[in-house]
Amino acid sequence: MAKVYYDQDATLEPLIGKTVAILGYGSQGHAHALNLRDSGIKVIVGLPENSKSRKKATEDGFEVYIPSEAAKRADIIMFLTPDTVQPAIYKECVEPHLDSSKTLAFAHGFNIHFKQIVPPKDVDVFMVAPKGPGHLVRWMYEEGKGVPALVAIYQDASGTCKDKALAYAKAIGATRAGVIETTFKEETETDLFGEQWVLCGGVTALIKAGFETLVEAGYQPEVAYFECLHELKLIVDLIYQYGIAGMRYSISDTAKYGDVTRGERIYKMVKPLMKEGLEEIQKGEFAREWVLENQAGRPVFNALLERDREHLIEKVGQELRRMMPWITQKELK
Ligand SMILES: NC(=O)C1=CN([C@@H]2O[C@H](COP(=O)(O)OP(=O)(O)OC[C@H]3O[C@@H](n4cnc5c(N)ncnc54)[C@H](OP(=O)(O)O)[C@@H]3O)[C@@H](O)[C@H]2O)C=CC1
Ligand SMILES: CC(=O)[C@](C)(O)C(=O)O
Repeated sequence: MAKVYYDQDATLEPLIGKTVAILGYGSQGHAHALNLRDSGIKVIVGLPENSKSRKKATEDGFEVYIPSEAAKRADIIMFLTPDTVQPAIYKECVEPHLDSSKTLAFAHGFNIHFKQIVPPKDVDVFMVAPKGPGHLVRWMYEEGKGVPALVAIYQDASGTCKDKALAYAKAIGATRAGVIETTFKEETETDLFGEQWVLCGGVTALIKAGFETLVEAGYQPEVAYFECLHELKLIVDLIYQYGIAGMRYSISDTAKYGDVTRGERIYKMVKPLMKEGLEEIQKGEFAREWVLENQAGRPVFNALLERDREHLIEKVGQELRRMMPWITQKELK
C-alpha cells in the first residue's frame, strides 16, 4: 500500500516567512489562497490587469499583482491558471525571475509531464494536486476537514522540496484527509484518464444516454431526470461512504440483480474503450489534440459545451432544482 502522509507527518515550517504567489484565482486558486492564508502563510495573487477574477481576489483581501510582479516577489510560485495558458505565463512572466531561490508548484502535471514547461535544473519543482474540485477544497477546509491530494517532486535542487510540498499540502488542508506521493507522469495520466472516462466524461455520458433513452421511449422527462441524474447522487453518496458492497447492501435485491447483470454488459463494452483512451493519453495524442484545439481557438470545445448547455436535461433539471432549493447549498463563485 502507498505511504499516506497526514497532518502529523508535515509541518508548515518550510513555508513560514516565505511568500507564495498564487497565479490564477479560480476554482483551485481561490481555495488555495484562502486556505494558505488561514494557515498563516503569506499569499499574494498574480492575475492580468484585465482578469475577471481580480475583483474577487481583491475583495477577499489579497494583494493582487500582474503575474510577472507576483513571480518576482514570491518564493514559491503556484500555477493555478488554466493548463493551456501556463506555458505562455511561464515564458513571459515567470522564467525571467527564476533563480535557485525560487520554487515552482503545480496542481496538475500536464505541462511539466508533456514538456510544455521545462524549468532550469537549479529550481525546485513540486506538485500538490487536490483530488477534488477547488470549491470543495475551500468548503472542506472551512469545516475543519480536507480534500486528499497527490504530491510529486519533479526537481529537488535544494534538498528541501518534499518538505515544502508537504507543508503546502498541510496548509491547504490536504494532509487532514491524506496525501500520497506520486510522480508527475502518474498524476497526469491518471487524472486525465479519470476525468475523461469515469468522473466527468464517463458519468455525463451515462446520464445523457439514460435520460435520452427514456425520453425517446415516451417517458416523462421529469421522471427520466429523477431516475438518471437526481438519484445518481444518492447512489454515489452510498458508494462514497460504504463502498460498492455497502451501496448494494442498501438497494433492493431487484436493483442488485440488474446492477450485476446489466452493469456487466456496460463494463464489457466500455473497458476496451477505456484502454484505448488511456493509450491516447500515454502516447501524448490527447495532449497534442488539446494544445492544438486551444491554438485554433477552441472550436470543438465551445461547440460541444454549447450543445450540452441546450440539452433537455439541463432545462428539466433547472426547473426541478428550483423546487428543491436545499439542493444548491452554496453558490459556485
Ligand atoms: N478545477 C479543479 O477542481 C482542479 C484543477 N486542477 C488544476 O488547477 C489548475 C487551475 O485550474 P482551475 O482552478 O480549474 O482554473 P479556473 O479556470 O477555475 O481558473 C483559472 C484562473 O486563472 C486566471 N487566469 C487566466 N489567464 C491567466 C493569466 N494569463 N495569468 C494569471 N491568471 C490567469 C483566471 O482569471 P479570469 O477570471 O480572468 O479568467 C482564473 O482566475 C489547473 O492546472 C488544473 O488542471 C487540479 C485539480 C482540480
Ligand atoms: C476536480 C478534478 O480533479 C478534475 C476533474 O480533474 C479537474 O477539474 O481537473
